[in-house]
Amino acid sequence: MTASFNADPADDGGIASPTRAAIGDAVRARLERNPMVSRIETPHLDIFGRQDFLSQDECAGLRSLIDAHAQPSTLFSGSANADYRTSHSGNLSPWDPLVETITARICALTGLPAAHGETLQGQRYTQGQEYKVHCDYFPVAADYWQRMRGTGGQRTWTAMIYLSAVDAGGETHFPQCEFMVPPVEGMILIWNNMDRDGAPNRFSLHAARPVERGTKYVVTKWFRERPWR
Ligand SMILES: O=C(O)CCC(=O)C(=O)O
Ligand SMILES: [Fe+2]
Repeated sequence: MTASFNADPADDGGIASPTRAAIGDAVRARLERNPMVSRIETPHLDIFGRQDFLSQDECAGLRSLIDAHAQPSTLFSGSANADYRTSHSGNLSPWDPLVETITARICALTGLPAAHGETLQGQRYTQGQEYKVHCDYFPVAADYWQRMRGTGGQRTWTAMIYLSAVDAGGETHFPQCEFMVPPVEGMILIWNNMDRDGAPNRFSLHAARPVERGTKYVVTKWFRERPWR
């Protein structure tokens, strides 16, 4: 007798998953083979960086797109974000030729399928602006999880590119891992929000520290475990 599979409303995004573990292994192996990519040595998080991923011209082009589209940032929960995510942000058109090129390059670097990637999001932080500690994966207890589950499931890897240097502040801080990354124009940072078993990794908790002097621009691409729709 064959049992029919019914989607479990109690969800699968909050526990270990062979599928998510395999995504983690494949991307990690690919990045470790790339001589241009460096691993940040920290025991509980898979995180990598690559300098000069974008040229100065490409960074300038994306900064202009962000300036043209950015609105006060929202949070996924839809909750008030008056002091939590004070930056401006906006999704960049996937049909813009520069966005297309850069998206393809992120997919080639990570090996992640373009279909799993959410729209590239631009973000700008002026002096004093920040994005307080958060995880990029979805908390399965949140009311929006069932919706996210139906549109591609859990967020696995995050790819973020710094589009400007910042005179002071603006580091990406991973407090559970006790390190932070200062913005370097053109550098991409890539981390797995899941642990080696494919469960949400609390060590991926991070924040964008307040910009003290200068303006910080980034683009972020979040990848889902299944095609995003
Ligand atoms: O701006 C940063 O350094 C971090 C941005 C971030 O956490 C995100 O876009 O999810
Ligand atoms: Fe984040």
